[in-house]
Amino acid sequence: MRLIIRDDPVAVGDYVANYIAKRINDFAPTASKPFVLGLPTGSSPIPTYKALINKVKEGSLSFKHVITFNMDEYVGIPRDHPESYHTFMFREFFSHTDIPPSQVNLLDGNAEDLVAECNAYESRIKQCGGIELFLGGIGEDGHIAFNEPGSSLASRTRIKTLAYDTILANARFFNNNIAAVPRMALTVGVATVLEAREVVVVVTGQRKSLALSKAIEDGVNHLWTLSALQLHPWALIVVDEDATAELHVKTVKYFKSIERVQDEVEQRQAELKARGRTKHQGQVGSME
Ligand SMILES: N[C@@H]1[C@@H](O)[C@H](O)[C@@H](COP(=O)(O)O)O[C@@H]1O
Repeated sequence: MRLIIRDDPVAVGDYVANYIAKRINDFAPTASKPFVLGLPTGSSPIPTYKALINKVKEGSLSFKHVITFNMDEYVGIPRDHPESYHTFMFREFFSHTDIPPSQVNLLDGNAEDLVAECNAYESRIKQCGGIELFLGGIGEDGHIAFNEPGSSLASRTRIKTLAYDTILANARFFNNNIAAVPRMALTVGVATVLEAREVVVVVTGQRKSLALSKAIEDGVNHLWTLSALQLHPWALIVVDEDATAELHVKTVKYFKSIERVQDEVEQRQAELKARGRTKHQGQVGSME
């Protein structure tokens, strides 16, 4: 796992957007070889989405051959509700890019048969060849997607009852009316996320700092589902300084020091690749 620390949420968004843009451009997607991208909602990815939109507008990035799968969706609010994740994604991201709407996949929280909807979502991901890069955010209780504390680390896409903490945290999007926040959601599972070839998670703000320390400094634990990322061979967490508040000083120093070395190694790998000597793409020198 790599941990990248930037000053603030905007710098985190820029880093993650550059990272994703490079991955998509290096992949050189086509209609027959699309790039499959997993995406989150929430306030944390908004600076990333803004930076990605800018790249599309300036012509250095295209989503024409990208297929997306969102992590989760509320159950029981209309698709066009201002706080549905469907509305959020089109308002904050898709409508400002060149992605064909037919390549956008979101769970349908109003499906008649919710179990069938979840199973079909997993099948669609497989049909598309699996997710190349899953971008995620976390809740204050360390949940990834809507995999609340106690979720099975082997879970797949399913219906989930939201934790009270999550309902409280999300009430801000529903005029602070707790009763208006949906009680259930459809979400990809922890195993669905872990199956992506690469996972990148954005964590910003001091209120996420306990979850971050539990996820990276303690063991793998279903009470902090982000910690399952420790089992992933290619995981990257990008955080701001505020989110590091609960980390040990030596943890912060360690990750900052390996980022410097990593940069040097990556530059050398790029030079070798340019000379046709290697096809290596992994995180050399990281904690993978
Ligand atoms: N289901 C979503 C998560 O996928 C998201 O990571 C979390 C954090 O939201 P924010 O970034 O607004 O703190 O919100 C919800 O719970």
